[in-house]
Amino acid sequence: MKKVLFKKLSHGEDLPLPSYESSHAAGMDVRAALNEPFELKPGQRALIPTGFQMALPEGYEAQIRPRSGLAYKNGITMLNTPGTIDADYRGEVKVLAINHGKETFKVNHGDRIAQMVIAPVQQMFAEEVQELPDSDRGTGGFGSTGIE
Ligand SMILES: O=c1ccn([C@H]2C[C@H](O)[C@@H](COP(=O)(O)OP(=O)(O)OP(=O)(O)O)O2)c(=O)[nH]1
Ligand SMILES: [Mg+2]
Repeated sequence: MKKVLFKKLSHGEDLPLPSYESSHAAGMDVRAALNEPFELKPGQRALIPTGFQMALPEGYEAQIRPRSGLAYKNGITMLNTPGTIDADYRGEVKVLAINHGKETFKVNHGDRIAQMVIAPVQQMFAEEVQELPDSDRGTGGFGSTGIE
């Protein structure tokens, strides 16, 4: 198994590290690290601190994704989903949450506000050409194959 390094910050010192909540979970749940609770009003967005910095192995990214329960019950999602954590990022990981629900949503210290999926990425060289190779699909897109 690959290893990802976490460094806790003072406001997240008492929180557990992000963790998989079931044996084959795809995402590690990530908690809000707050000095005091705050409220996210309908339509409002906020950058929620997690209280940790991390170092991914080269060739990996971490995606900050919504939790479906919070999305379904409270309309809470990530505005930039999936948020991208680069392998060379050493700042505090933050969650860009938005409240699409009708009620104000309270976030408390330690709440599992998002999940983080670590995935391989491949950087590529960009080469400019005059003609692209043919394909079956060609230029058809945006519903060109129908819905049935
Ligand atoms: O949900 C997110 C998204 C990003 N980041 C951090 C880690 C990431 O490596 C960095 C930059 O993210 P991104 O490339 O998406 O933002 P940008 O607007 O392109 O900023 P930059 O110019 O710093 O790359 O911000 C987070 O903490 N949470
Ligand atoms: Mg960027």
